[in-house]
Amino acid sequence: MASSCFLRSILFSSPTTTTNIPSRSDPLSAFFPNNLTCPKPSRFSSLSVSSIGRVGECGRKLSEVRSMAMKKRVEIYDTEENLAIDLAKYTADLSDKFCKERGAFTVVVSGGSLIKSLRKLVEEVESIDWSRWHFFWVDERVVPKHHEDSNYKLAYDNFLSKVPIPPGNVYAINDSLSAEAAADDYETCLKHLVNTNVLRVSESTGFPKFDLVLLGMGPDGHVASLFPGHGLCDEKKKWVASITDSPKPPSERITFTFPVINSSAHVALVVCGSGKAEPVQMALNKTGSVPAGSVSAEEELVWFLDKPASSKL
Ligand SMILES: O=C(O)[C@H](O)[C@@H](O)[C@H](O)[C@H](O)COP(=O)(O)O
Repeated sequence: MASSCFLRSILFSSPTTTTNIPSRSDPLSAFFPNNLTCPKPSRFSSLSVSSIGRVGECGRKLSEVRSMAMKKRVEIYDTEENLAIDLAKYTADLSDKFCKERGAFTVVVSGGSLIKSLRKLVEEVESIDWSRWHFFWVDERVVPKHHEDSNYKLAYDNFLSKVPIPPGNVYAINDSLSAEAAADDYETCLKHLVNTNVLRVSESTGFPKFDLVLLGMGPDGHVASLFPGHGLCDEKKKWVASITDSPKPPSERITFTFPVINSSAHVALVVCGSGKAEPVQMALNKTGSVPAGSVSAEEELVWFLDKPASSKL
């Protein structure tokens, strides 16, 4: 797929093992993989993983400052269409890299408009090894899977139903549980996947290390279900937490915590629209404190912005 033009790119510093996932008796069992074959995760240093310049090859770099640890880039696109094209290329490139290196690709998505921006990935149906994908949600509303508010339904209708990811590699929440029990259950699920080498663990934090987390951001600067001023933003121990007072409806949700999000290898924050220009500015220029400003990654954080969302930078 040809790479699209984007307006500007800003760089900041900043042996095969056959594994069996334990079978489960609850309704989640349909979403648990059976008889997975996953190569042992490989190690690589942050410096050896560079995708700088891969996205939007015809773009112009305004500045480049690299840190020894995480790389941080901001990509700004003239249109959401061009953003979606490069987001697909970015994801497809990482899928290729991780499938070759470790025989699996662990991908996490949020709800919201991000899912629509994944539409171009569906066009990569021939070139991606979907059988090695493992698909997770960074947050989920505690509603039945067929409910209009369900992030599972949103992703299923617009993405999962169009690509051949094995159903056993799609990790939806157990929608028959309370928020608290569903969060514990999802955390247990992640621990099984760590024990069976599907999921890596960060050597520096001990939290799970997803290959790619794709996040949207709300107009108040929230990411996942981590809202401004909410105590959950400071959670340091749990992998998955519940929230029953979400300011964005529905109020009951589960969410990955910051230590999990920030232990990921790659994080992409995908933000469009002028209504988000202010929190984008607060997060990137550090002119204020919003949860999105606390997002990092072990290897690379990329902000994908359209022009209106970047208008206050
Ligand atoms: O389930 C959710 O509510 C989300 O996962 C949430 O974090 C979302 O990604 C942002 O609110 C952005 O949503 P929009 O892009 O639709 O504004």
